[in-house]
Amino acid sequence: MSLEFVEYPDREMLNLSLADKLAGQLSQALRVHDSVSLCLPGGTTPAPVYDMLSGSELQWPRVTIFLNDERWVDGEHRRSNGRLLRRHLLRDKAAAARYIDLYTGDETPEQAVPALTEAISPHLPITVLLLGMGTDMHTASLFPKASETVRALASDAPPVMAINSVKDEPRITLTAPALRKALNTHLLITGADKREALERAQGLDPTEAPIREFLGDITVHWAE
Ligand SMILES: O=C1O[C@H](COP(=O)(O)O)[C@@H](O)[C@H](O)[C@H]1O
Repeated sequence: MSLEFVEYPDREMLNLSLADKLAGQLSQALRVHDSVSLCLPGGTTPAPVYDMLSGSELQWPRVTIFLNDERWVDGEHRRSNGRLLRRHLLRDKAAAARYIDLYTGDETPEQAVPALTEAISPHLPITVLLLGMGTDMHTASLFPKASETVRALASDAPPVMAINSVKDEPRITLTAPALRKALNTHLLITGADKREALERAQGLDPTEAPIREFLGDITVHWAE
């Protein structure tokens, strides 16, 4: 188990190499499996990676894509992580992928948990996982010191949980056991502030710095 830190000369190089790496690992897995899964972050950072990945030559109908987490807002809302995926990844060649939308339209994320658990469980362990991270060291919707984070980090946590203790809106998230068992794990971060946050996280407990939970076997991709 080791953390590999890859520093790129600029964001363009990072985005190109990371898209290439993700496509390569999916392609390799497709040689030995009928279907594979790709679990991705929302937020603001990954859009250019998704733009590049969407044009990759892959057997996309055999790839099932779902998010790490979703904010409980309509799919056209500017804060919707699904909107980001639809605009930047689920088009061009990748439009042929299977997509499990974490936003079901139910009134609350709790109501969606049973159906999403059933939809996602057959695609575990995740073949290729990309995580993001906020400067507060949250990843997916696992936030520092949030009441639900302790439960979501537990080894017996269900794969999908509703999160209500963060500001802005309720969320739904994959939990630590589902994310931790991924076969290939990457973290995408940019900027000096996130690099410093990652360094800080390495000395903290996962309840204070949830990204810490995933820093065992992971490749971190960083550019200024
Ligand atoms: O809220 C979220 O934030 C993180 C990090 O996003 P970024 O805007 O700093 O790139 C993201 O990974 C997560 O999926 C999202 O829901």
